[in-house]
Amino acid sequence: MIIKHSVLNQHRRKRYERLALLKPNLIHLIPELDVNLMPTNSPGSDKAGPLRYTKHHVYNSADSLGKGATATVYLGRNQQTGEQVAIKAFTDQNNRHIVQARNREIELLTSLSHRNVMRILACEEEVISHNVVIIMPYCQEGSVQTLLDQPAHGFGFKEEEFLRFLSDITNGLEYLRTKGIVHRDIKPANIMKRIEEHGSSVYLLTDFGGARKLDEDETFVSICGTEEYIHPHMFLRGVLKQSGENQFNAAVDLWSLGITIYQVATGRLPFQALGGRNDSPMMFKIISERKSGEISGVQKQDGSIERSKYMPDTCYLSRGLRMLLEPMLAGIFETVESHIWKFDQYFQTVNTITDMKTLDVFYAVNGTNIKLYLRKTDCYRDIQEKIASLTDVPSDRQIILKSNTELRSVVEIHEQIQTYPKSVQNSQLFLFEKDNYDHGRLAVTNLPPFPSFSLDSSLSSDCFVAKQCAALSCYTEWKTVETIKLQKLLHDAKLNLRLYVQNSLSPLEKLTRDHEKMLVISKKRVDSITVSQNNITTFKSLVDVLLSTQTVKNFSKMVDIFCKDDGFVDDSIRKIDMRIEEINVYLSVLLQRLLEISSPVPADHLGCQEDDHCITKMEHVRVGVQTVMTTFSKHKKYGSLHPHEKFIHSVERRKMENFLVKIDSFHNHCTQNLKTVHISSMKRISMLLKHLTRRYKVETNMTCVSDCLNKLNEKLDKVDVNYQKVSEHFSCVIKELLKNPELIRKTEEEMTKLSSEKSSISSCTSSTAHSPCSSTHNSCNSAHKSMLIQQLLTQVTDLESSKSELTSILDTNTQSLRNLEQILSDTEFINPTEIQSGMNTTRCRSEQSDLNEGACGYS
Ligand SMILES: Nc1ncnc2c1ncn2[C@@H]1O[C@H](COP(=O)(O)OP(=O)(O)OP(=O)(O)O)[C@@H](O)[C@H]1O
Repeated sequence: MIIKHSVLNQHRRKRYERLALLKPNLIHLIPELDVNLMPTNSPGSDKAGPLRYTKHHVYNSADSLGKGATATVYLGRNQQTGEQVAIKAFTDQNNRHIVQARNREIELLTSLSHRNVMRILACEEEVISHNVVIIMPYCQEGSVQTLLDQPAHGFGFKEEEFLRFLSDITNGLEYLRTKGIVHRDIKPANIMKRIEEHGSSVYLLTDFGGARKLDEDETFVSICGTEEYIHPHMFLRGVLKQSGENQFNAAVDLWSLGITIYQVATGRLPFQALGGRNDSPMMFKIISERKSGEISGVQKQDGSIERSKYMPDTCYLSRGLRMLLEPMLAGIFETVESHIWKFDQYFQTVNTITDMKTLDVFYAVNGTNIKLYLRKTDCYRDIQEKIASLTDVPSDRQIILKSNTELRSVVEIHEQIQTYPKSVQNSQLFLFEKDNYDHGRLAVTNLPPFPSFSLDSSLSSDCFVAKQCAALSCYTEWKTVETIKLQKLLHDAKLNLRLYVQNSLSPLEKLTRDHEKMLVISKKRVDSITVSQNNITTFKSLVDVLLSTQTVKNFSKMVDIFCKDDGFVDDSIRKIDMRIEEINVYLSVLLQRLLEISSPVPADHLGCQEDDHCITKMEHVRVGVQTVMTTFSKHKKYGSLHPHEKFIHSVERRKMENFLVKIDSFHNHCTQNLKTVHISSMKRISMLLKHLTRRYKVETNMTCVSDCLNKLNEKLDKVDVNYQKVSEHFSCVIKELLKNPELIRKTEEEMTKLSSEKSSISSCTSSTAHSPCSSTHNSCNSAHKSMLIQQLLTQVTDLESSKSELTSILDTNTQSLRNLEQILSDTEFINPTEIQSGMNTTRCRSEQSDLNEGACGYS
């Protein structure tokens, strides 16, 4: 019988719908007695009611979209276009207050036009009753209260949706302020969600029945609003009927909005008495005895009131956003009159929040993915400070990676976030702490336990418990998805860090090669200087004997300076050699270790895998819970159950209990996997961080090598300068020698004598080996001098050639150095000065001394 009826209804529905679409202007001709006709899309009703008409619209009285204190809103259609509309019909058109409210609402809505304020399409009379109805655009998603009643929003809105809500509703309210209108009944039930033509959603303020024109400083006396949302002063007079403040102003809207924002953010009211509306005195105590900074107060089972300055962890909003909302709510709920936020401050804050840029930063140590809220004009330093405020990692110890590259190498240090490339703005960042090898502790938020059904529970309490379970299973499902994401982020963090460390070694290897080349060049310079020094010393000893002029004296002095050896050069070369050798060993060991770290992770450390189908399983069970919830809602509506339905009810209860066990176990399984992945990843991450410290040490050593090489070359440059001076003096001495005809003549004579007295010179020479040659002393002396002159002339030639050789070596050196400079400037990652400046800021004191000890030892 029931089946036949519903089939009949379906036929009628179809007929109605076809007619509505093809001949919408004829719909009003359908006799009102045809009570079983109803449009499709009926929200929730399976019974048809009588059709009602206005001049241009029609609706079925069974198609209620929602019911308020003064009116019921129906889903209707435009008779001409077939377009869906919401029709607000007032319950009692003879009630003076209701009529007043209706007229006020019509008057106000007609004067308003804003994207976030409900529009009025028409105001028409019903054909038979002549009741005035308001025609508004139909909001498919219903009110925010309807959304909050859905299990998916049991713990509030998700972040993106919440921000859209916050922005829209604030824009709407800002518009009302400019029009000098106070709404007086802001609450989730009076905020509608509508899907626009292009698919985006928009939130609108509706129900202007209590609204009135009022400037911010103006006051009113009538009590208006809904118990949970009204300002404490109004509560005292309106609910508790006690004397108190009897003048209210536009600020009452801000209080109601604060309550609404908290509820949309968390899924629950901020101030709650155990007995709800039945315990108004307790409710008043909770809202009126709050302290500055407190944003919630909830009465517990034992009667105590738990107050808090923070939003609960169990909500979908990130900590970064909550940290921005908490002071705002504290400002709205402030107790010190002069500190209570005004509209302007609120509007400005919300506009700032909704205009912010966000960056996701994963911190492997505690396994959290932090959402940073930053102003568009913020730059790298602000990112660092924000991270420091949300973690325990100070700015100077942060390594922020974008994939496997440091963020600071991708963006300019003073660049504003709004100009960052899209690839950076939307990318996932990874945070590590320099020199911290702690394996850390995973931050796991404990989920609230599932409520259980009591043995002697009623249909309504079962329905209530089922709703809570459904909300919690949605939240647990979301948490599970997040848990699996965190496992992936841990793997990514490890991989990115390894590649980063690995990549950071390449420039060091290259720099070592460059150092080696520089050292070879320096050694060549030293060799040629040594040759010059030897030659010049011999020359000096010769001219010292031949001449004792001022020129020779000056020359000798310069030669002493040029040849002075304080051991610096040899010492430097030895130490640089040693250090480069050490660096080479260190680098090869590091590379070897990195290779070991890149070995595959054991299968049991991989975490949840796609073929485990964790999310699908969870989703399946969550849908099961929701189905039971729907059944229990129906049972609650029935009031009492038929024995057969009672059996179904108890079966469903058991089913629900099984589902909850499964949800718990699926979630625990994924959390356990996360713990395993965290432990294994942190082992590798801390090893990589150790390697990174070692790499910094190598870098420090390299800086020392660079320093040493620079100092060595500076020293060699000085020697070169001295050599230039020696050369000048040397030229003067030669000139003096050549200009001295007496000396040349004597030399020639001596040379002639020398050839004629060859034998006597030989004997003289041989006798000098035994005793001083007194008889032939003069001739011997002149022969000796001529020999010296001959040697000297050879020396001069030698010196000239060694000088030119040295000059050519110097030229080569200069060229090589130029090449080297070129190479360094072409090197993307590193140059010695950068390394040094980088190291100076990051090294800690103890290490610095440690490194200096191990380094070249030059200061
Ligand atoms: N344009 C619309 N589209 C869809 N549903 C609507 C629309 N307007 C109102 N509703 C639904 O109807 C319900 C009642 O509407 P409204 O708040 O305007 O009535 P009311 O009697 O003035 O309420 P109150 O008790 O707050 O005074 C809303 O909570 C909402 O669920």
